[in-house]
Amino acid sequence: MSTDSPLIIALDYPSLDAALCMADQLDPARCRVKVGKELFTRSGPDVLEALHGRGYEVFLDLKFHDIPNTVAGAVQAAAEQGAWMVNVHASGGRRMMEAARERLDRHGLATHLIAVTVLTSMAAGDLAEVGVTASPGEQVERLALLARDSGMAGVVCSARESTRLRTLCGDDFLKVTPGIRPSFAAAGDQRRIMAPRDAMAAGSTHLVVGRPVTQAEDPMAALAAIEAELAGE
Ligand SMILES: O=c1ccn([C@@H]2O[C@H](COP(=O)(O)O)[C@@H](O)[C@H]2O)c(=O)[nH]1
Repeated sequence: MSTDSPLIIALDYPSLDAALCMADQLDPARCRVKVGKELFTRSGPDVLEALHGRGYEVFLDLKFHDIPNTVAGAVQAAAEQGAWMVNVHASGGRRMMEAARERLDRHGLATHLIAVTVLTSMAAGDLAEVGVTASPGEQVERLALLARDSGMAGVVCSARESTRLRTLCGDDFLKVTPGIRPSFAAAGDQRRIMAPRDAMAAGSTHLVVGRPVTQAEDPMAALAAIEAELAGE
């Protein structure tokens, strides 16, 4: 089932049962879901089959980062398992991204292929420690342009960078933004955060939301509050 909602709920759980328990409360007409490293490492491809069986479109967020041949093979595997969206790290470079793009095209696989720019958990100091002297905004711009030129359909970035990327790369270039924090949620380990409605106004095309919903005392009430905020209620 396809949905018009920009919401992608991150199913960051340590077991398939826990993830499916949440998926059974959510609704594929109201959101997409994201499977990340923890859940996929625990459950493997079974989780994709189970979520597809429930009607969900799935963002497989494994952030591939390796040599071009390896990443191309991993992206092909994700797409052949029916992932709606899959990602690589833009810092893997142009040849890596082009190899992934070429592999999907050669096999006629329509999965959205996007690239991570700068993790939303990183601030300027974190970048400096890994040798990046550019600000997060500057580094996101550099990697987004490289991603676009390497055939990516969009990027993962912070909503704080969405407006600038909309200007640079256009409306159709996907801006998938984690680090979404409604007023009732704690930032936790995230550093470049924004509220849901502000993120959409800034030009984000998709909002990734994990703990504000999944760790809420009442997850469905938290989801409803986010939807109400997006609707301007
Ligand atoms: O830059 C990035 C890239 C990916 N993520 C992922 O998004 C969710 C966010 O979860 P919250 O609980 O809402 O913080 C999580 O699965 C991350 O792995 C990200 O946060 N930032």
